Amino acid sequence: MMLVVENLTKRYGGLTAVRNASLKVDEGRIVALIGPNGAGKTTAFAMIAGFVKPNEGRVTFSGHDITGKAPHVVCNLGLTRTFQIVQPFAGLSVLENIAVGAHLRHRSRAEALRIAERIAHQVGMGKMLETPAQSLTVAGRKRLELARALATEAKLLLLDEVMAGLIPSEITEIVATIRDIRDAGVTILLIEHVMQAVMSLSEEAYVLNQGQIIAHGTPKQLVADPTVIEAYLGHGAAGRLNAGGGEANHA
Ligand SMILES: Nc1ncnc2c1ncn2[C@@H]1O[C@H](COP(=O)(O)OP(=O)(O)OP(=O)(O)O)[C@@H](O)[C@H]1O
Repeated sequence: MMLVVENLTKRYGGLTAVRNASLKVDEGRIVALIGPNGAGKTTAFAMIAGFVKPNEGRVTFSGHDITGKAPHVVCNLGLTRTFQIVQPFAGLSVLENIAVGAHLRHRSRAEALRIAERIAHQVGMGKMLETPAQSLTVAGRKRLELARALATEAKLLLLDEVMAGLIPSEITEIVATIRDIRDAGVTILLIEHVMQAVMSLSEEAYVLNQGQIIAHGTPKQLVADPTVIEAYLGHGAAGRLNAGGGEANHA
């Protein structure tokens, strides 16, 4: 098992953002973490990647106990997260931004730039090497964020809503890119709101609701799970959907 998260808990004063959350990610998989707004997804990511210290629980990555370890230590071991709000270095080009990620493992600027160029091609930015980061569209920034994380030579990528704000054609493209990245040997755990993308991309998903993992299964199993439907749509929703669906639900 590449990533094992056991009983993670994070409290902010009286509010428990994440409670006793456990999940596992096997090497080579694409796993999603889904759930309604405020469910605790970003907090869970922050704890896994070392940005927030958990009050309780344990995170093991490739056999290393990384609980509470600093982000750069975790990143060095091969686990890198992206951020929901993308903030590239505005004064730098696409290539230079990606090279910043590559500098984690390569001191030589020439080497970092060489790796950055390869990764730019991998994420479909091969024609934008000299483009200033500040002039990128939302979709471009999302790709750049993906590239910067990849450039750290991550073995496990934690992607926080890389499809938010994209139009359907852009989503289709980034879904293909993420699949290519996985096929190239990178394991992926992603937070995603775009259900269509979760359905087509991930092989399994965990559902967080009010800080707790309430379900785990294939996306197909989860969208048919009354507990999950209720978490998204409110109490009684599963019953109402069933009543409205009539025979079709049982076909
Ligand atoms: N630094 C903080 N201090 C206090 N409360 C926080 C902090 N960070 C998160 N929270 C609270 O913890 C809960 C979980 O937030 P979190 O951002 O992890 O949810 P989320 O599932 O990522 O939501 P979204 O989909 O809206 O991004 C929310 O109630 C949020 O207000």
